[in-house]
Amino acid sequence: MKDKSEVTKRSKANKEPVVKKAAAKNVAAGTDKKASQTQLPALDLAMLRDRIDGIDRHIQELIVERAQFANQVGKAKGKLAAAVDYYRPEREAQVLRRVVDRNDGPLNDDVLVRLFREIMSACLAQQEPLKIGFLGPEGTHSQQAVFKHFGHSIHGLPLGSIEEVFQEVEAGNADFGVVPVENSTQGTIQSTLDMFLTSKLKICGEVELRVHQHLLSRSGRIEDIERVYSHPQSFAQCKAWLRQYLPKAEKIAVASNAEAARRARSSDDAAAIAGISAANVYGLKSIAGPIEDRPDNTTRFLVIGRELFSTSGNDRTSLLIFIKDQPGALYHVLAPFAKHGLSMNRIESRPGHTGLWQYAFFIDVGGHVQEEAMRHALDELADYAQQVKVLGSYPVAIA
Ligand SMILES: O=C(O)C(=O)C[C@]1(C(=O)O)C=C[C@@H](O)C=C1
Repeated sequence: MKDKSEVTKRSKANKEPVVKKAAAKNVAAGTDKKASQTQLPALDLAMLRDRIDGIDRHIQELIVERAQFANQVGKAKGKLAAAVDYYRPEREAQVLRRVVDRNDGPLNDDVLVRLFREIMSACLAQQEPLKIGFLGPEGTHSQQAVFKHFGHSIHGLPLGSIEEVFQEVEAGNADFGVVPVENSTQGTIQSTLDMFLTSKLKICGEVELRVHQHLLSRSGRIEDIERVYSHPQSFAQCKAWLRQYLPKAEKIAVASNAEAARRARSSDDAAAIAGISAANVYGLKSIAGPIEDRPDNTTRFLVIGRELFSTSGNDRTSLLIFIKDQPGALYHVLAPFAKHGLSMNRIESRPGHTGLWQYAFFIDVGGHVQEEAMRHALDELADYAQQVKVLGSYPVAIA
């Protein structure tokens, strides 16, 4: 978004003539100063609402027209088997980047991106809603990440574990899955990374979600709380807060924050740490929140699917590389990225499950496998790697 002070100045300048015109009308109609002061807000309100009604009509016409064009784009793609065949994440990313580039305020980038995401979600659902698997039950941060990335015109499939999300996408019961991969406070979610060691699925997108945790309970009174349920990651994100405010309460780890909320609703002395949406779903009150120790607490999720998509112009590639056991192998594997000007923003080693003390490296690099620089880098490192698996090339997360 551009300079905010400029935006404020401009939107003020836009409003002034409207007020002045209304005041001038009152004077022309012979109303005295006092009367015009009392009448002005009412007149103004009616006139402004009239403008808003006109704009709404216009927006609606344009959305309908857009939906008709999206339908035609769908037809131009030919007679395809399912909704997933019409989905183009690279095109969606380009549309959303343009929204951000055009934005001069007063609405924030993330607000405008959300609105346009919903429009595209609805346009795509004209074919048939996408089926998206996520770590359930309803009300998890994973579900929020699903909505952030795909909009609300989808069919969500809450599943019991990250493994199940992979399985359902592999089996074709879900078109895509959304799984957490790292948290800015707690680091990598290793169980997700390890799934890629054996899975054939591809990474088709990433979602960054600011995660706010709340302490939720049935009564809403902190003095009642003797037990707290949550996912181990959420406990870790709120460690200092819990030490300060609930040092004596028993901490019970469960499979998801929504499961924690489900358990907390059965007695007054239990609480859950979860997102505020779980409070609405499970009928709980927020005792305190946000309670995460770091205010920038963010979780990164991956979108997993069965195929790779084309370049969007600003992409990231995730690779899984098994290196040979020889001196300098890791150096030789990484050097081609630097040589071709590709920035590496993440490297993580995990036991490769190929032999004792054999490691696999998960590497994220800026760029797309369809781009020349990346192709050259991959060719050059192949001599020093036992195996290179392209997990996916996908648009960098937007707002
Ligand atoms: O451009 C396309 O390929 C479309 O199908 C249109 C559209 C859109 O609404 O803009 C809808 C769904 C796709 O995922 C991408 C974009």
